[in-house]
Amino acid sequence: MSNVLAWDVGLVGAWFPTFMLVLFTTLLVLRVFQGRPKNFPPGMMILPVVGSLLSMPFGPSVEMLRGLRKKYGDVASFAIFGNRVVMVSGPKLIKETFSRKNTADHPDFMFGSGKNIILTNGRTPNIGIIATNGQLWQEQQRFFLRHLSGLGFGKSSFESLTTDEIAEFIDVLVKEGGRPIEMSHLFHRSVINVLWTLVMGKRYPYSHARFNEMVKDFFVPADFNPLSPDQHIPHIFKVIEYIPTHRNGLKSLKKMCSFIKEEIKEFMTNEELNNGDNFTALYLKEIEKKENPNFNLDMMKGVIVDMFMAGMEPTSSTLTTAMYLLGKHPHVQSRVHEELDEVVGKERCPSFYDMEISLSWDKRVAAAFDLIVSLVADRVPEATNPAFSGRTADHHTTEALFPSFRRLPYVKATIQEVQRTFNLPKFSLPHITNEDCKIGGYDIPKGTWLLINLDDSHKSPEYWKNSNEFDPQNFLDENGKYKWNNAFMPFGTGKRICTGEQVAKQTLFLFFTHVMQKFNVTLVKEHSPIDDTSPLFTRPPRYTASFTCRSTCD
Ligand code: HEM
Repeated sequence: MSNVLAWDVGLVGAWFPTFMLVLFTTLLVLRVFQGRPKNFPPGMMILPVVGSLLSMPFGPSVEMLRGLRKKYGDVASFAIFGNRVVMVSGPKLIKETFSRKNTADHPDFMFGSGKNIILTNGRTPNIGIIATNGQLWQEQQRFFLRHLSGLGFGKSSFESLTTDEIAEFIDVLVKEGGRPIEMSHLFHRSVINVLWTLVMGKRYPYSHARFNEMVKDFFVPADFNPLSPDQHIPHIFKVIEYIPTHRNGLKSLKKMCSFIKEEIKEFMTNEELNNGDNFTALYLKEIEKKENPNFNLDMMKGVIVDMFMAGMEPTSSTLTTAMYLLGKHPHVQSRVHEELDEVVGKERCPSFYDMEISLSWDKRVAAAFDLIVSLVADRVPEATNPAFSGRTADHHTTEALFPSFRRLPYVKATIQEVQRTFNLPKFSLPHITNEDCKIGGYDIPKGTWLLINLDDSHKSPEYWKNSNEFDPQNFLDENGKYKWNNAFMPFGTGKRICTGEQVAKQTLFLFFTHVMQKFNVTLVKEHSPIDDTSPLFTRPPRYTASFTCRSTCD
């Protein structure tokens, strides 16, 4: 017995100092011994080691973040272990802050760098667009924008591939004959097919087994919480798949990654697709040129996965929410029907033509001048093709250059009001400062996480006529004309604004107008309303609805 005890003591004696040393080094790496720096924004108590976790052991909830904004104003802070987080609120300060280079980086988080580790079997976390920064990010983002535009995006070919997909979708609704439809995944297949055609040059039939299997539990942003304390432990992503609480969320991520990997493998053996007019073929050609080693197969996989992850669910869930809100607000639905009947009529389908009006040349020149000035002043992303991307700091400029939806002001107001009400990315993706800087007069050290408070911009009565209701009047003036609101930023803002903004806007427009032109939507059963309890992203409502043909169905 005494021998066993002596052995135990010996073991503890050997391991304890090692354990303490490892713990101490980890905490040092975590920068946990720092409290609140001088002239740091006000906010929750920040203690060494734990940061603000004594008051929020599981990380901040939405209510806490809303409370912080109320109590401390436009710039408020807290910390998760040694990671200090600053939440920036107020449209003016948000736009000013996130148009700068020093706030344009993304930190490591699960569906950024974490999923890249899975995707490359541990080779690298820094691939794609979401999880890269600096030059690496810029090259990929530029390639993405340049080639999507080259593939006909914004031109009629994107329109025709989307309308073909919508036609198939509408067939499905017609065949249902007004029977209640479970809405959770209804738009997924069609939205994936639109993206897939751009990226891989092919679509899937609705009966494709592997495709349907992947769609069933597609990645949902709200399943991941980058503010959860465990995600702030360095190198956690290397072992995250072994942590039981993350297994479920990771399941969909892994499924999507392995589906895309398989597809790329198949693509590379298919000569017709390889020579086709699609994003993957263009990317492979860029790799073959061997001009830039940053264009390689890992990077290509990363960009493709990011496109799907960032693009599919937000677009599909916005459409799901649109149908729900119109079912709940029949007077809005009637007004949408009226405007479509009046402007588009029953004989033809809505098209990009209905998104645009011609603008006088003097206005275009003035808007182009604004754009150049803002580019020179480095207030906006180095847009390689601003004409395509419309990535300006000031949406008025974009609106003037590329006026959209003005033939259908009520429809435009309704789609934007859906996005405002749904409020999908409540705090955008987290950013991180890449040098010491100032925000709202406070000193922000390099390495501080930043949250963009879109939640406040979209919901505060300070910025909206009728902030608590679903009301398209929020985007209309007293004469019923469409009115841009500077607080509206569903795609984020500044340098890191959503790369797929234009794809998303046009996809939403076409799906929404085609379905509305042809159907009355009625809510049959509401299982759960819009759920905004997850800290960064909102979940769409769960419901069944019926689609009955209007006279324009045939
Ligand atoms: C309604 C639909 C969509 C919404 C609401 C949305 C919103 C957003 C937001 C808020 C961000 C983060 C911006 C930031 O970091 O500050 C983002 C990033 C991104 N989105 Fe979207 N998005 C949508 C559709 C799409 C589509 C269709 C695509 C692809 C075709 C796409 C691709 C991306 C990519 C690649 C990023 C990362 C950008 C970067 O890190 O620089 N998104 N999106």
